[in-house]
Amino acid sequence: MKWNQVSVLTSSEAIDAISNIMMEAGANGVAIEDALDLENFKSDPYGELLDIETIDHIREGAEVTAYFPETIFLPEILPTIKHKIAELTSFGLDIGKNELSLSEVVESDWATAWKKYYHPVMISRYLTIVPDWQEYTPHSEDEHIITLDPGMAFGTGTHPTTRLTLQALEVVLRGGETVLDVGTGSGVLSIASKYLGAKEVYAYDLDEVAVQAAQENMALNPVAQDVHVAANNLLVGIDTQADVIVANILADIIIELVPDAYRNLKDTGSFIISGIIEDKVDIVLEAVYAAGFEVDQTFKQKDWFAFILNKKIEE
Ligand SMILES: C[S@@+](CC[C@H](N)C(=O)[O-])C[C@H]1O[C@@H](n2cnc3c(N)ncnc32)[C@H](O)[C@@H]1O
Repeated sequence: MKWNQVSVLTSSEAIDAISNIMMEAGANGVAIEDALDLENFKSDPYGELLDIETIDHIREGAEVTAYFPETIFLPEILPTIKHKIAELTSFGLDIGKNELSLSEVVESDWATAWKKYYHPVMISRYLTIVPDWQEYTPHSEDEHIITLDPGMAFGTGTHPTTRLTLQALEVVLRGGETVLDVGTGSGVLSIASKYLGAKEVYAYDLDEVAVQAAQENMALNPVAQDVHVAANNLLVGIDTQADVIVANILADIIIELVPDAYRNLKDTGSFIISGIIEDKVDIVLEAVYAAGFEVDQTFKQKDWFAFILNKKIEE
């Protein structure tokens, strides 16, 4: 699997803010090199192990490197990232050189580096996502704990698109439904669906790494043991009558999915779509109206939109 690496040369004081911006934009993790730490390291007896050449460019300040799965379309999110970093100066933060560079990397040892930035996320009164390696005590009996180790798959729960989708699932699920989770990533939406009362859940992803991560996460959550996880391209070749179809994928891929979602959805069912950046709302809505859907509810967080759609049934 390939990853897109986005690095920003900045100042030490902007590290946390820039890391947050990257995680909110969908990074699976960030790695940080801070000249202040390196100074300490160089005076460390083991400092000789460090290849000083490689850190020459961060002799001053710091470098935040974020890793995005190749399924995230960077041209769509980079303008927002740049804008948000530039905005930090208005909060009085020194953003240093603010030089941004891109490259492609292959899966490597960064895989676990991001874990220290991943903490429990309270999605709502009913759903909290807790990293597998953290202790957490629920605040009430209503609070369901989704235990996750997303590994290299998308779906830590921290991304606005995942949050919006979870909120939409809370609205439509009443208990006893059949759910199709298209582009399951870490499996977070399937696990939440089971907690919210779904009877049968089918989770699909094109990416084998995600399929494996989702299977492992089902095993971490007893409620989701019977979720059927499989590799599949969207709903191609699937023939199920579902009460709920949920897809948190890029806008252009959602448009491809729409006809098969219509075919697999009961007349009374709900189709939840998320992952839609503001600029793409119009083309997605055009495609869903053309297929025979209407919008029931709209959800928005920052620049991201999600919709609950119903079939438009003529009286
Ligand atoms: C934005 S992530 C969403 C993950 C998770 N469902 C969530 O809400 O956090 C989108 C997922 O869709 C998967 N995906 C992309 N194209 C796909 C396709 N054609 N068929 C199935 N899955 C696909 C990606 O591998 C990725 O895991």
